[in-house]
Amino acid sequence: MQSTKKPIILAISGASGSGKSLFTQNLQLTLEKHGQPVLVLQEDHYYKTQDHVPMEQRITTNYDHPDAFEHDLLSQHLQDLSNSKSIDYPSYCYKTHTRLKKAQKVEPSPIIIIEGIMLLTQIQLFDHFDFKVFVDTPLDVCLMRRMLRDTQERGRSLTSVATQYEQTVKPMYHKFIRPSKNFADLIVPHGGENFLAVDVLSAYLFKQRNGNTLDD
Ligand SMILES: Nc1ncnc2c1ncn2[C@@H]1O[C@H](COP(=O)(O)OP(=O)(O)O)[C@@H](O)[C@H]1O
Ligand SMILES: O=c1ccn([C@@H]2O[C@H](COP(=O)(O)O)[C@@H](O)[C@H]2O)c(=O)[nH]1
Repeated sequence: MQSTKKPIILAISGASGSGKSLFTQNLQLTLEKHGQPVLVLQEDHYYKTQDHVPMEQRITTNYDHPDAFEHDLLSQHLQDLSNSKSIDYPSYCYKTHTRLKKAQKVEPSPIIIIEGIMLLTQIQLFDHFDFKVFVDTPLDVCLMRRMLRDTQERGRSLTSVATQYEQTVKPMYHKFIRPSKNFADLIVPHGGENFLAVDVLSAYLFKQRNGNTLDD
């Protein structure tokens, strides 16, 4: 039988390369190991479609500005999931800088984790969030991780990573993302492999959801 309880929604934010995705993955694995289903969503899937924009122009878009995202759609989807409705979850391609044609039908879950760079800059989304986390990793470490990841997985050259970093990623981090740390309920240092933070947060979420502790 489907639960009628509202899902717990956790937002995880921080700089690009701070380890949000890895931290989220580790949290999900820990909870699922204890039989607790978790749905993970990525704010990146809500980047606006750029089908109508020529490729030469897409590479100059500022992807580190809140306006690059369709936050209204994300808000609607969080509302729908809270009301036990499924959503058509968009997909995004970092290589072509636009949404894929096909959305994926996603069902609600008792715990939902959404991760992304701009989540804590969007005050209108806060009503959806039960808990807000900021992954706080030094920017030089974030840049190194991003260099490796974007050249290996996102089809970028070292030059394009460096140029984008100087032109938008770093200035927008200081303008939007860093100040949004003030809205966090919990700040997690070091990033994806902070297993103490993973254990503490998964135990908290499990107890909130089930009323008993992980070891009961
Ligand atoms: N604590 C860590 N130690 C080593 N590598 C890490 C750590 N956290 C993340 N990474 C790696 O750095 C890259 C960026 O991490 P990711 O979780 O994708 O960051 P974000 O989602 O914040 O952009 C990935 O390749 C990931 O595997
Ligand atoms: O088409 C795109 C869309 C996004 N980006 C960059 O991605 C990061 C956000 O993703 P993380 O997984 O948090 O790193 C953002 O900083 C954008 O600059 C892109 O380069 N191209």
